[in-house]
Amino acid sequence: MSTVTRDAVQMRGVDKYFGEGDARTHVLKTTDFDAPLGELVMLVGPSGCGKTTLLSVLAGTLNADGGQVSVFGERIDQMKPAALTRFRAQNIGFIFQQFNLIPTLTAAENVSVPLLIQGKSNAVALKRARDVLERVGLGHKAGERPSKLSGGQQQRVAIARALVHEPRLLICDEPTSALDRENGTLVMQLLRDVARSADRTVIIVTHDSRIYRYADRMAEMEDGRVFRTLDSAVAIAAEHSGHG
Ligand SMILES: Nc1ncnc2c1ncn2[C@@H]1O[C@H](COP(=O)(O)OP(=O)(O)OP(=O)(O)O)[C@@H](O)[C@H]1O
Repeated sequence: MSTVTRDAVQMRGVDKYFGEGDARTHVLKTTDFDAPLGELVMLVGPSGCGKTTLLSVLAGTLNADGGQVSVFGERIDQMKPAALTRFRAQNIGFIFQQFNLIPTLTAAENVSVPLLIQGKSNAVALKRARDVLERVGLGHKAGERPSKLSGGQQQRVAIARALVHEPRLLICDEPTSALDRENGTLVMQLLRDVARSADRTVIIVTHDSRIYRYADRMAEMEDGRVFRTLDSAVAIAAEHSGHG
């Protein structure tokens, strides 16, 4: 059996600018970034260094101004908008700090949205949504609206929504920073289980050092560039605490 890890995401020499004229800023500075299949990769670095911008470029929601962006072997930087939208809907799930649930819909209805977008019938979408809510421990809350749920429960609904169409790449921007320790742990255990599937990858931007230990790999970013990648959270923790 091959032991070669295949990359789910490969960015090469990516540049991104914002603004025009004197206000033009170089936010991603010819950076590389890789995320292998079957791993949970954390992207860390100081505020404003470009982490969210990098996530947006690899999710195809922002265009790069130069360089190459491959997701599952497809050059998304070369895709036409309609093809990119289809690719994203099929392959990528998103989780944000603010759960972005629709307040007037029940948990199950929220979770079913990606399937409805894919053209599935209401009945099929709701059945699958309930199954995934069961998996995240919220089967008993399927009929509740978000306002009746705690922050941790809302984030688990958001995770169920991000997983319901079985995307191979899960992109998370600060998924635990609005949660207490217990709910943060539940959410990270779920995300780690997703990343353990051989054909999936989870990428998390975070400032939350409580969750570093869940990473298989840490990419460190500063001033628009990923400057190194360590292949275990333990290594980075040891380095930062000054112990070997
Ligand atoms: N749409 C935009 N227009 C102009 N500048 C932007 C835009 N989005 C981000 N920036 C700037 O690009 C830089 C990088 O922002 P980005 O949000 O990617 O950083 P970050 O590392 O995610 O920060 P944080 O950790 O605070 O979320 C910042 O200086 C920000 O002000």
